[in-house]
Amino acid sequence: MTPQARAQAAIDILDEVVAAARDAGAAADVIVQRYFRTRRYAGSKDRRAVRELVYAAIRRSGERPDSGRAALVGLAEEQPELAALFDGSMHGPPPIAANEASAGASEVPLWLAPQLSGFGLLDRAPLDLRVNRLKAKRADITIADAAPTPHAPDGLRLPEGVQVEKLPEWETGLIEVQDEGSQLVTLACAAEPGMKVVDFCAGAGGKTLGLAAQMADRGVITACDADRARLSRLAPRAERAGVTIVETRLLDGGRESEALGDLIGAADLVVVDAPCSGTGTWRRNPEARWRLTPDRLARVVALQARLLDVAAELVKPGGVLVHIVCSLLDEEGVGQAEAFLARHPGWAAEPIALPAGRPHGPGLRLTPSDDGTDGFFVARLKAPC
Ligand SMILES: C[S@@+](CC[C@H](N)C(=O)[O-])C[C@H]1O[C@@H](n2cnc3c(N)ncnc32)[C@H](O)[C@@H]1O
Repeated sequence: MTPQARAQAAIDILDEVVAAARDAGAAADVIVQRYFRTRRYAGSKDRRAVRELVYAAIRRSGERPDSGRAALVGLAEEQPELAALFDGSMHGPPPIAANEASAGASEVPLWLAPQLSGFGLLDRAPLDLRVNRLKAKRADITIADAAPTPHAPDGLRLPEGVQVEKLPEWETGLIEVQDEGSQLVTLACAAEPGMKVVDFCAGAGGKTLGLAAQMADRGVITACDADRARLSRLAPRAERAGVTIVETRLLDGGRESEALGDLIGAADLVVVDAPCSGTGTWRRNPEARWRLTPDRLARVVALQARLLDVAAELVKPGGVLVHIVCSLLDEEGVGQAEAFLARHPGWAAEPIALPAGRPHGPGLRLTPSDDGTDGFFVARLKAPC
């Protein structure tokens, strides 16, 4: 492909990414892969160059651009060598017109700038592993160039680009990919051997497996989710990790309590790693900034409040409900925890001791800028005895 054709390919892909962000379609990575699957003439250098252009344009614009071309024209305003490719040559983009619309540059969407600026949401996210305590100690793992994570006791940090799933340590369940922040909020749950734990929004089990390791695989974890496909990925992961205490339960979204009758008032610990805006993970998914709207945020905040209320029913007297979001928005974190406490007299927030993060209202917050982790809010809410 000529450099001009690569620029046009980036525009075509960005058009799809913009449309998918507007209509809740596929993730940018999926769109890029799909694009090249049907264009075998593109070699590996072409793919890399196009991908870099696509992601540079995505990272540059906090606001969703009007089109792929507007996104790339915006990038071209900062890169004269890219602007020079808009020369009208065959397979390349037509010249940039005087006063042509271009995407503006910003870290986050304007409507969220007051809350989200300055958290390092465009920094490079590291590749972190959690060593599975059930099978190994961190000091036993000798993966080339891996370094201990600064805060999480079982974490290892790898250089970018390592294909973890090809490592023998992954195949034998000694390690799992998990951001250091995710490891730390799992530690904040303080699960102990023998406990009865409900992981209410377990997904594919990232935190479930961390909880099982804390519990030395003793006790029971009921891992729930309303997404069958995600939940079905948990069992093979648990098997690889040597975890035997997890039972999965598929919930009916909107009627979650129907499948949980036997657990009412029975759990020592209920973890709600709630569906959220994901603003704390924007380093990893920069195009997610184009997906969030005030409406979507309001809907997810209402869902979180409802799930916390349903989950609270499962906590035994004196037990603990842990609210986690990978978001830096107060509506989802501190506001959600405070609203829960206001709705549930007798419940109280417990202090959280972690080697990173700062107290934030009734909970604790981790940020990319201060902690080098994804952004998280976590609160421990103790039921009355
Ligand atoms: C932040 S993710 C959980 C990630 C997971 N705990 C982990 O550590 O990998 C939120 C999860 O909530 C689930 N969810 C959404 N609505 C739900 C509902 N009504 N009941 C239970 N889970 C729900 C989603 O399917 C998603 O897996």
